[in-house]
Amino acid sequence: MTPAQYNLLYAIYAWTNAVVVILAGFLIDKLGNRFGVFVFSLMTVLGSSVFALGSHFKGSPYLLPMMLTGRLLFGSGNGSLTIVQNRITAFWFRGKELALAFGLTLSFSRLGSVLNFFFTQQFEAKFGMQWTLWGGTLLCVLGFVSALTVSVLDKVGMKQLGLDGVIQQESKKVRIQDIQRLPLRYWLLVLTIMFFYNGVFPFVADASKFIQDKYSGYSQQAAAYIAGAVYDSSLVLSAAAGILIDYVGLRGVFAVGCAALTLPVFALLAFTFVPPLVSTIWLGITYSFAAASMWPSIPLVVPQATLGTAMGLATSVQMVGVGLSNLVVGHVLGTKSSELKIPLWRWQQMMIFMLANTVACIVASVSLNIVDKKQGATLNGTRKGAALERGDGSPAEAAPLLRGETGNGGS
Ligand SMILES: NCCCC[C@H](NC(=O)[C@@H](N)CCCCN)C(=O)O
Repeated sequence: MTPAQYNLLYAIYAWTNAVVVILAGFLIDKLGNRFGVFVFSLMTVLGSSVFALGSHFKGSPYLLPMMLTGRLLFGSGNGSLTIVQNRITAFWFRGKELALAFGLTLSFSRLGSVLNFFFTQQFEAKFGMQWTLWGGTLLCVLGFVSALTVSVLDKVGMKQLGLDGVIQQESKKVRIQDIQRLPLRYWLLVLTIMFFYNGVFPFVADASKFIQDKYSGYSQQAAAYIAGAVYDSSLVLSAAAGILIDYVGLRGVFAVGCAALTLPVFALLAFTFVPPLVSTIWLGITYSFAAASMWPSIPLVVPQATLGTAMGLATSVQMVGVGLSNLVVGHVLGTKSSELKIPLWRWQQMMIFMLANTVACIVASVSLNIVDKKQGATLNGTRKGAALERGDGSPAEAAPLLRGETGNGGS
């Protein structure tokens, strides 16, 4: 397989993710969590199976089409499954440990990446590529079984609360035009998220090469470890960040703070020779707090009935933003071959682009705080205030199931 074909396997995953999540979010709102959990986790199993099967056609013209089909199915299933996961989490933890629950899902997803980083290569060396890919399929089957278990628990819980019928009634009313009714605070959150991730993901993708090109004495492996510190920090910190945010609230303030504290990270990388580990750990800290404050804010400003659509749309905008940011970075770095050393002035321009995105994130998040203040400070409310507002704190009371029931008018 050529490098271009290999990269296509990644690109098709990202593109399908960006497109499919909007439709998936809407379908989940319309047809329910159980439909989403079953269909999308089954798609990950099918996708990974087709991908693994494709590896048996090495040297034949079927290899690439099969692997691309596998990635397409897997990408559609996996991205959409995250939306159901968020929707279920938001329902059961709204007004309680919402940021902790989101933080924990993030930590587990990072744990998966870290385990993959440490073990997959060794597994492949011992058992070969085909068994490794079928091993991946087995993990997807385990995911499918877990998803079905969650689905049953969700159903039983809903029945116990007597909410099954109410949710079905609300689902019937959901229309794609509801996107127009998503409040201003939602769109400002989406912009805040997009600009923040525009700096993080493209930086992490290129960080290892940047470290080798700019700083002396780092082997390829050492540089990869240092770049990985962003996600390692997030693995350790995301849950703790969630606990703190659930306790103090102030989600909007955290969003501004994380963006502002990310400025020095890119400034250090652009204009100084301070060891890069300082910057990657620092970025890991701001990233953990940003993710644990920004994503769980979405359920607080949109009704539960349209949460799938809202989450899908936010994820799509974020992915498109990151994709465009990747293109700009590629253009700025002007890479012809990954072997060549990229001149430092080009790396500096890339960091300035990251700084520009971070400044845009600050502007979006400050606007978010201003609008939030005018509309009842839902995002910046403290836990004590929220508890007083919602009474006993049951999911039934905490979830604004009806449209437009999102604080002060919801816009
Ligand atoms: N959906 C709410 C939590 C999102 C966490 C966030 N995930 C993403 O940004 C995904 N769209 C893409 C993940 C790709 C990971 N390399 C995150 O911080 O990971």
